[in-house]
Amino acid sequence: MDIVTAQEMYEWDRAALDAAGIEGKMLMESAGRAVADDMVRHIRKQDKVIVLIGSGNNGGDGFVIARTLLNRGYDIEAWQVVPDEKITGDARVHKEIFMASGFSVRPYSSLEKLMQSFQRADIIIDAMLGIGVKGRLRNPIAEIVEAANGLSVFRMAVDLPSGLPADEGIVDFDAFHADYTTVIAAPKMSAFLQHTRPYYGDYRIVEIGLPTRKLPPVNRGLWRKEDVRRTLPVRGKNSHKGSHGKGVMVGGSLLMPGSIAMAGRAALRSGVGLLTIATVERAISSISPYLQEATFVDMEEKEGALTGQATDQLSGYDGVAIGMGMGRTRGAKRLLEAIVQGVDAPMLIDADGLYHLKEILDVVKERQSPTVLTPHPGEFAHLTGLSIRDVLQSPFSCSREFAAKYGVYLVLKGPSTIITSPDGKQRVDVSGNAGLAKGGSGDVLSGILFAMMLQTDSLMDALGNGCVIHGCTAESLTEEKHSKTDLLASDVIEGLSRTFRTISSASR
Ligand SMILES: NC(=O)C1=CN([C@@H]2O[C@H](COP(=O)(O)OP(=O)(O)OC[C@H]3O[C@@H](n4cnc5c(N)ncnc54)[C@H](OP(=O)(O)O)[C@@H]3O)[C@@H](O)[C@H]2O)[C@@H](O)CC1
Ligand SMILES: [K+]
Repeated sequence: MDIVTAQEMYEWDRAALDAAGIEGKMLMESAGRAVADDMVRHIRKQDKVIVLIGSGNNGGDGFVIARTLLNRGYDIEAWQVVPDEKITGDARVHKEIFMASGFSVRPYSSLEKLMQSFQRADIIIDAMLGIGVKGRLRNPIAEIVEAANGLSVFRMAVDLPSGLPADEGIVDFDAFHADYTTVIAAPKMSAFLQHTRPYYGDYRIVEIGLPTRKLPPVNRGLWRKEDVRRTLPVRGKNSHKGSHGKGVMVGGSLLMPGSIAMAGRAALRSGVGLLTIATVERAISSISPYLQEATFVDMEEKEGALTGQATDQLSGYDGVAIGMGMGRTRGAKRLLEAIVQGVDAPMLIDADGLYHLKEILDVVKERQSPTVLTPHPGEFAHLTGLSIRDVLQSPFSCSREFAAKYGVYLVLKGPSTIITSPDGKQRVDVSGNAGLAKGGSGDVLSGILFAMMLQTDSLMDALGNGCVIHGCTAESLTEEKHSKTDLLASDVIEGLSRTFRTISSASR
């Protein structure tokens, strides 16, 4: 499922006409009907519904939706919130069909008049503005949105809430605050940003008859359970432990043994063939009870933390994961640098590893094997020198620029996790819930991702699958036996069994 910018959506619109001969008014009919079909799931026959119609094509959709619902016997009042001369093109065609069908539209004259209708309404459908919004809302839409947001009605939006930008990077806006949005054809970028996501409420995407094979490709998409089912590697009948990857995890320290223990256990539960933990000798006895299946390498230590420059003990592995619980000492940084430079294998860097990485990004850039970085926004801000605010406002472009500049795969974690390849492909995972907003979740995710990297040919598939498996495990645990409050990262590790058993027959 592609995720689009406003511009990409307009290009699709054009391709529908140029490549397949689908005219705008046909597309509008089909979009409006698809939205109406979706919205009726939330509308009862006794509900009083107001449809607010604006000047552009979003308003045109509004005329189709209002007509469709009126034809089906719903109690609809259609309000045109702009002067009649503003209704042009395809929207004009659909206004005429609406009128010729025997329906009438109420012209907006003052907020007081509209408020009288609002007071009697159960549901407001916002078809005032879609992806064509420019700048802050102007009146009368601004005052209508403010009034609607203050009412205790069910607010539904067509395509996206009026006033909300479709793209990232825009913070200066007011918008309709929807409880539910029916998104047309493809989710817009703003459905995945912390500052704009809440305006959508719940949302669903409807198909409107665009010619999918003729649309210009978009390098950005949602990665979901069905994608995991499609791409999770089959465990061959004749496979042996060497077929599922031989990985080494470097990290842990005397006072922080838990992170690497959790990451290691998550990797084992995610099917890695052979796992070695490289850590300080004095931490091994506390880590090993959780990782009976792993082997251990004791590394040079200084005051309980990893140090030195030894990389020879780490050769011969199919992959390296480094950083969890390794601490922020100078010694740990030296070791990280030596490994990033000297170990030629796919490498995942997380947690304290990311902290140290800022000063050696040029070394990362020179690596021949793939490098995966898994920061949360705070760690990413530290790495890039941007503010967390900048990162959250424009995570797609910040990720893409960074991944291209340093040749890395980036997993920018959050409620919408954005995975970016060095060549700019992006996948978004929205699975999981607030139960994961706790210490240890990142370690568990790293363990799963690492195991997936070692078992999957395509690194992008591995990273997408790892994120979805992690998030879906938290979802099923909070549905069945935990609350979001008590869920622990270690519960997620044990919950992986069920996820692997149910997500795909390939992994059983
Ligand atoms: N494949 C597709 O693309 C399909 C798209 N479809 C639908 O079309 C929608 C996009 O339609 P669109 O391009 O006409 O833009 P839209 O959001 O209706 O707004 C334009 C109007 O808004 C006005 N306006 C702008 N800023 C404003 C502000 N700050 N405050 C107040 N007013 C403001 C501006 O007025 P003006 O500046 O000209 O006075 C202009 O008239 C899309 O979201 C989807 O619903 C489907 O029908 C079928 C397939
Ligand atoms: K809208």
